[in-house]
Amino acid sequence: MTLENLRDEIDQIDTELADLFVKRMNIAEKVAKEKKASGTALLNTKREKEILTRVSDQAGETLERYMRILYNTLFDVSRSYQTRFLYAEAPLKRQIETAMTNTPALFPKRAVVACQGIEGSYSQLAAEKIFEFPSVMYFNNWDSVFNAVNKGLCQYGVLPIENSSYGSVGPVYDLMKNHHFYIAKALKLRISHKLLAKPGVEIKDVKEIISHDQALGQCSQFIESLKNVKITTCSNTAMAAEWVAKSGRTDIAAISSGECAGIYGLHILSDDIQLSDNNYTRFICISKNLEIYPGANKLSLMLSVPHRPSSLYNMIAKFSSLGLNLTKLESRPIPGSDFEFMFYFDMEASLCSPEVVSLLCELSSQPEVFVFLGNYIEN
Ligand SMILES: O=C(O)C(=O)C[C@]1(C(=O)O)C=C[C@@H](O)C=C1
Repeated sequence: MTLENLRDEIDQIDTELADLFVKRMNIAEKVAKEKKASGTALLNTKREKEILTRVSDQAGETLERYMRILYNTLFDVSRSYQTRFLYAEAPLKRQIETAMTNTPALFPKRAVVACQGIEGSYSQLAAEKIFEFPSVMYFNNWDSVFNAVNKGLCQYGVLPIENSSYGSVGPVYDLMKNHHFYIAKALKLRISHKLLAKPGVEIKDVKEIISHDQALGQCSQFIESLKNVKITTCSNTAMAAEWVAKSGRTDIAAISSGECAGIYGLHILSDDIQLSDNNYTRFICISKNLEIYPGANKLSLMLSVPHRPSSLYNMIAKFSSLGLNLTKLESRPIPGSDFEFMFYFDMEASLCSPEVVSLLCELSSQPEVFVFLGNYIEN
């Protein structure tokens, strides 16, 4: 048989398969309508297992594995189509439409903004780039920033979520699942760390360095180059600078921003001490209500997937089918679970596309955790 003959055969089979697929989907539609009328759940794992066992037996030992992959995808496609007939309109659709209508055309210039730390913190610097005239309220920890926004004490909150050389800010991701919030804007800020000490102190005098975990990680090579230096962590780089200023000690230095040198009367012992010149931190600006400004082109989701083969792959395939570019996928363990994970997706997408809205509505109707975090502009 020539390649051409073989391809002819494949074409014939595909024609039959496509017809059968359309037939199967039409029946799935009728099943969905029945289920809607009788109030039955969409997912029926018992039935799916029965089908999987039958068709994989039919496929035989060599092809069993491939048949399972095909059928798991088929169930996913089937359930995804069925959701159209089960739910008249997902509440998320209305929420998105309302937010798009009610959000003003321009992002506010002034606002009361919650930041972790004290004056000179990187979150404050980010808030000053996001808003022209922010009134910053400082909080001891990130949890309080989420709470301040949720309780309406502050209109917005600014939080770091990832650094280009040291990776995600894990604790912020973990807090996301405990709070109700939306992302209204995001910012990529270049971070240049300095080693700050009291005037008169020289680098050879420094026996202890204090800073935040993330900043210490971003400056690990510089720290290693100083021999016999004790490392102390604290909850914020600006707090570290203040601590050094108030300590009265001449053998301690803080890793912090250049702004903190001016604010706390310290001098710069060493500049640009981070691992790379291209050191950027991404900050999110959170709000209590969903705000979608014109031009929003980044979308964030938090979701869990069923603990079975291919489920993450199937989720990614849904985004890929719409041609959406994933810019970040973060996974964090769900405490108390048997190695189950919460997934955080960032992608380039706009809610002006009806296909994107429809996919989000479909995902929001499924039994797993699904949280739409926002559609926003990242500067
Ligand atoms: O049989 C059903 O209950 C269906 O809804 C059909 C179907 C399928 O595509 O085969 C789809 C979803 C269910 O989880 C199980 C099976």
